[in-house]
Amino acid sequence: MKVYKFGGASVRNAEGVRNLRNIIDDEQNLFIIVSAMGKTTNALERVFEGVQRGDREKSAAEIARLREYHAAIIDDLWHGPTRLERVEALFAELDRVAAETQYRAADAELWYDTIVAFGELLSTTVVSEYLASAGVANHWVDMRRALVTQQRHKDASVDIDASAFRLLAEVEGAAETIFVGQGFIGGAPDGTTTTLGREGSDYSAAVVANILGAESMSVWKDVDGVLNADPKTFPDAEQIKELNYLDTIELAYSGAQIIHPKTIKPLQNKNIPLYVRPFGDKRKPGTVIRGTSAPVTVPILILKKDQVFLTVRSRDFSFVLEEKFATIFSLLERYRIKTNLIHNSAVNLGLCVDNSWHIDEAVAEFRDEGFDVMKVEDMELLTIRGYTDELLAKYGYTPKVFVRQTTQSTARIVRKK
Ligand SMILES: Nc1ncnc2c1ncn2[C@@H]1O[C@H](COP(=O)(O)OP(=O)(O)O)[C@@H](O)[C@H]1O
Ligand SMILES: N[C@@H](CC(=O)OP(=O)(O)O)C(=O)O
Repeated sequence: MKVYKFGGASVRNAEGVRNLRNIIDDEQNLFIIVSAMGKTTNALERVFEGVQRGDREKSAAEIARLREYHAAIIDDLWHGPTRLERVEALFAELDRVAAETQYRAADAELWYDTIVAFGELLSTTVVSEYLASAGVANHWVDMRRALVTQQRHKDASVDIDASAFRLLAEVEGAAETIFVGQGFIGGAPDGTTTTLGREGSDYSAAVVANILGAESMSVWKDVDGVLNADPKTFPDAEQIKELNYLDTIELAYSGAQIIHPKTIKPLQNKNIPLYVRPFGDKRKPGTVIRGTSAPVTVPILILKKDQVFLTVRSRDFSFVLEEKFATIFSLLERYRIKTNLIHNSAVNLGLCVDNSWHIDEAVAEFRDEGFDVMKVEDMELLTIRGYTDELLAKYGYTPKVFVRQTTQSTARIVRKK
């Protein structure tokens, strides 16, 4: 079995779905993981925001746009006005969830998951039906039932042992040898829908590859492979032909958007190679990621956006690090705030963290606990692995730089956007 993952960009229009079919060609024994089409997840987040704020009109308008967007793709794929019953049913259910929810702030994450999961349910339904109509017999897998996750919403991890039986039963019980399942979503032990964190479809594919003992996993992207920087931010970026698991985890953890950080472990555990390949040209080799690789010889630049810089100071001037470290980090953990860089002095602890809905609540609690907190928004974290003096001079010393940390091999720069 091979696992193929198609991200939102690759199936953002009918041409992308036809291209997916061409990539599959006449392959058999394939598990295809598909993300929501184009920017659907962002739109569903806005549907959720409407529910959250009690603005039903906003939610309805967003759903209407999504309906049109999917309808246009379907009409294009089937060469004329076409209604797919299963797609209609999903939209009817989404309407119902968005309109009838007795929304409670305490359940924000649950409602978020319930709503945003529709993106992948829709995309896989369209892809599966299109493949069937194009002569590719396939089995649609409901990943809410196939993958058991933690009882945690919005950023759940998959329980691989608990999922294995279910996924294997689904695959072994099917007559078809091509499977189409949703990335990004799963089901909690209590039966509710969960999501695995934004851009989590790569991780879904890796879990499937692990459970099925796949010979390889390929993610089809809108770039030639892994480059030494995001070409959207650094136009001179060049392709890296091979990487090892360890370097890739470092890259992903530092914020390289090309691969979700949780993707590597399930692959590494079974030594499954990961290919990052361009969906625009199947013949190109892309980048291969596996246990060992030739060393990377170019510096790698990774920009993590949407960061907040918190400076936490103890009011009684006790050494923050030694006495208060545990309090600070358990509080951050409780609010599920992810820390990306720590900078400490005798009385201050500087924290570069991912922006989140809960920062202000955490800051309020820090203050209750006897800390002064300064919060600066619109920050970015630039990581340069294998930095040169020239790169450090270029990025490390501008007036917008708040913190600069260097080790022998890596520079990390917190700067204002
Ligand atoms: N180091 C990198 N190499 C290649 N692409 C990168 C890198 N860092 C960020 N990117 C960005 O990742 C994008 C592809 O990832 P993503 O959008 O998550 O794919 P998809 O959602 O289709 O799976 C590229 O368009 C590129 O802008
Ligand atoms: N659709 C989800 C999950 C995902 O992985 O998407 P993509 O493969 O397009 O990054 C998201 O946008 O976050």
